Amino acid sequence: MKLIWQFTRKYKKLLLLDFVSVFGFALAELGIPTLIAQMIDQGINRDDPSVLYRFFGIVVLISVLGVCGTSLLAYCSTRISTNVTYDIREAVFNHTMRFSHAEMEKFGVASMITRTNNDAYQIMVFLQTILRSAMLAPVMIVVSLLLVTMTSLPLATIVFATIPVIVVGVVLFAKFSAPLSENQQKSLDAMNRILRENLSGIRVIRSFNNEPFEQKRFAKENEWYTSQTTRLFKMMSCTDPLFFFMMNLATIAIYYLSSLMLGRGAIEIGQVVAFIEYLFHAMMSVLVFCMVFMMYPRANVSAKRIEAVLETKSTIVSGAQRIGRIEDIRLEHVSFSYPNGEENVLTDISFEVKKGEKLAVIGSTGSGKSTLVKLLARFYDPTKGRILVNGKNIRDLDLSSLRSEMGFVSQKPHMFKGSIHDNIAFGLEQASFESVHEAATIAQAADFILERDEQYEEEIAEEGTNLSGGQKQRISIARALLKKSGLYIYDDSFSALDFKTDAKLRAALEPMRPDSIFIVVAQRVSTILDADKILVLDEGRIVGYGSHPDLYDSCAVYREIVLSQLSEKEVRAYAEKTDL
Ligand SMILES: Nc1ncnc2c1ncn2[C@@H]1O[C@H](COP(=O)(O)OP(=O)(O)OP(=O)(O)O)[C@@H](O)[C@H]1O
Repeated sequence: MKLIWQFTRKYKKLLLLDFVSVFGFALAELGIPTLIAQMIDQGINRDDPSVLYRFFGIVVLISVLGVCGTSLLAYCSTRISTNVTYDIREAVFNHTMRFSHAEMEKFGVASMITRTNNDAYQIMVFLQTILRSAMLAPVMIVVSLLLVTMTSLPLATIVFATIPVIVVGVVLFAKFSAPLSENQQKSLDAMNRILRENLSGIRVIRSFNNEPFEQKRFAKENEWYTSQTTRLFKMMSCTDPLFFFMMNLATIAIYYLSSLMLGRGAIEIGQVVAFIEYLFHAMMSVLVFCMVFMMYPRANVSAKRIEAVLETKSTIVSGAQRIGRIEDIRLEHVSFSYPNGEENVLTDISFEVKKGEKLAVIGSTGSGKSTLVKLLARFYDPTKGRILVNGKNIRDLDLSSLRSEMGFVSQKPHMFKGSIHDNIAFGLEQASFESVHEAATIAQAADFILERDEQYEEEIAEEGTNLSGGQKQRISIARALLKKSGLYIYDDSFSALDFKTDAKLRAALEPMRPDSIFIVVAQRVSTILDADKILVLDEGRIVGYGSHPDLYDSCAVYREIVLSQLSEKEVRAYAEKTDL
């Protein structure tokens, strides 16, 4: 609950107002029965209408105060709870944006969504109940019990005997319901995950006729969630009858005892009426208090889940040094293993690439090519060795300045909902139409964009479903080119292009070559033959590093890759054509 207080204390003035309005409400709710008791005993019983007139004005005044108190209470509690939930959501979102890939993978996307939406909502409901009712409850309980005791001590003992039974019932409920609430939230995470996987992978599921399996998988989780919720609701539904049973028992006992006392003249009828009112308020306040107690485990689970996110520090911490245009990258004995894996994915990698050079990275699938370029964008840090950019350790560099100096095209192009123009100018909202068109032209995307009805203003559907794989790749390449940075990293970004477009794209990039560093991860040999240096990876180790002719003669792995895609004749023809 530390989290709720941490976010709520910011609204001190509203909290104070909420507290003050509680007293206004309590005054009306408990003051009126006290005055009515007097009106009955001194006015009606003694046949004195002047008492009724006198008290009538006060009752009206207190009622008006009560209405003001209730309205103010509703206003303050709603403002505070909705603002706190807004703040929590914003804090979680902003904090998550700073997570490295390792933390993202630790929580998982589905769980992050549930935490930001559902858990924050649970906290809002809980806070609203606390501020609206639970702050009122202690005041009402204390004042009611005081009035009950002052009215009649023998009758008050009945009330004092009933309350502990209710409190014990609620404490037991809280104890048994906490694990159910936790299961509920976990199950919601799992359902979200399945839903997400199914919605984004619907084509694969359909093409493999796997709907029945997925339906079963979802139904199983749904059943588990429902069973936990049903158990929780069953427990909750037992508490109401228990409460009203205890309240009715107490009322009967009070009526019985008060009739004896009335007979003896030990109490007046007005006092009995007021006593029953006090009893009702005391019990209702105990019930509200208990309700908060019952909601506590669920809200506590949600608060802990949000705390876990907010307390997780990103393993990638930005350095302070800003960097200019990237002109040199050097890796020194870099090794890396993923946080969730024990084995090295990269081992002892060293190389250097400078402005004006094109470095190609090739190797079998799973050899660590993508991992290597992710280290350059500092999505992860090496577990051993260091990476130097312009001679400075990458860990000392300001992250946003580092990333703004590179154009990174990931293996899986990601499209955002919005126009083609917005997708290319992503992060550069002020980019002119001319610069966007120029980037699209180099990326060989302009032709297909101009053929569309609304050209650059054409809307891209969620996940880019209205674009082909090659079109998405070209838009991502244009997005990187628009940054006009010193370093371009293409992680297998030409794979969906046909040979002709691939060649045209490489030719269009050529004029930029003297001024930039190109790092190209590729599976297709023809894409990388013109690279200044080729890095051959095998099981995370460098097994070859040099130009195409050198490697073709000296590196067996490279030669094998080349000959798996080109005939010896084609290789010779290429060598003659390029004079290599
Ligand atoms: N996030 C991750 N967590 C744990 N292991 C990972 C993660 N990403 C990749 N790996 C593992 O690291 C190894 C290298 O993966 P990587 O994606 O770098 O290979 P790659 O050479 O780019 O493969 P491909 O050519 O198929 O894209 C693989 O064994 C892979 O299973």
